[in-house]
Amino acid sequence: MHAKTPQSLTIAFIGGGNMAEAILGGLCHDDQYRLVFSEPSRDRRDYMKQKYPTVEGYSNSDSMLGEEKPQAVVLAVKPQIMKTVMLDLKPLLHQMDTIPLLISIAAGISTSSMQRWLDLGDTLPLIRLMPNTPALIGQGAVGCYAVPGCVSPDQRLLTESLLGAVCKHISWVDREPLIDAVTAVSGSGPAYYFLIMEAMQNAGVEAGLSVEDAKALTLQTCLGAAKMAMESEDDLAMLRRKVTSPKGTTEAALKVMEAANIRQLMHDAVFAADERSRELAEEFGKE
Ligand SMILES: NC(=O)C1=CN([C@@H]2O[C@H](COP(=O)(O)OP(=O)(O)OC[C@H]3O[C@@H](n4cnc5c(N)ncnc54)[C@H](OP(=O)(O)O)[C@@H]3O)[C@@H](O)[C@H]2O)C=CC1
Ligand SMILES: O=C(O)[C@@H]1CCC=N1
Repeated sequence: MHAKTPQSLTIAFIGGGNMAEAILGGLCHDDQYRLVFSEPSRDRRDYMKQKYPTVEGYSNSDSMLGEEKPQAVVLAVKPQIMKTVMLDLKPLLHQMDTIPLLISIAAGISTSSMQRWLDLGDTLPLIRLMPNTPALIGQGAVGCYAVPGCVSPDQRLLTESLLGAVCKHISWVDREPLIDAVTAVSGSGPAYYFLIMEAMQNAGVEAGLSVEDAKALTLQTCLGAAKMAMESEDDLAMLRRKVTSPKGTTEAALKVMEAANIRQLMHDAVFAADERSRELAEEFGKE
């Protein structure tokens, strides 16, 4: 059982999958939070309870209506089942004296769909977040959107405090469609870099390096470049120019990338993710 402090805040997670684990894992050592989650898979519940002994696993109704009512509920299920989960939660929320802050991390699903499914009026305190998997190691980046006029300053602070445990960067956006752009850049973004690093590692091996060396050189280069870009006063274009000696090796490589129109490729990839996020809203947010 969790060693509750007098000022404990109860945070309920609906869904105990990858992203819920990332956030729970970052928060579980902070005893200002009592953390509960609901999750249909017994194996997953057992895994979570074993790995995070202070976290309590319940059914949806026990998470919401237990003795300690949650101050915030993190909705961490797939977009495909968000409507079903909302309709499950609706009667529970309607029984509560105070509606907790609802925080959805589902890609695509709009706040208006959630408001419609829950039927609790248009003052529902609702935040959409788009984190990313580096949150699992405390290195996440996250975009947040709060429904205007419905989320108190304290609820924003609570959200930032929860995210601060797992994310290094938090951006608030003031228009909901921008969450689709956040999804396309940083939500899906880790996968773009994993693909690039995989290709770079393979090319290094083809050029004669051992797998271990190619991997270590690739990963440290990616990490070093990102850290340098964060710490430097130079912008990205200047940092690139500083690596690129006239008629040198970098110039030869960059010419190949520009000839393959890598800028257009990245543009198209990000816009495909942005569009897919909006399609998810259409596919799973209707009715
Ligand atoms: N993965 C990523 O990089 C990111 C994901 N997201 C968003 O986060 C959300 C969760 O993604 P992710 O963690 O990867 O997905 P997971 O599938 O790992 O987690 C979702 C969990 O919810 C459980 N679940 C299913 N139905 C219910 C229910 N009725 N009540 C409670 N729990 C339920 C699932 O159980 P079971 O498997 O048994 O069905 C599963 O364990 C998605 O909406 C996604 O768009 C956001 C940012 C990044
Ligand atoms: O691929 C997806 O749909 C989710 C949202 C962002 C990252 N993973």
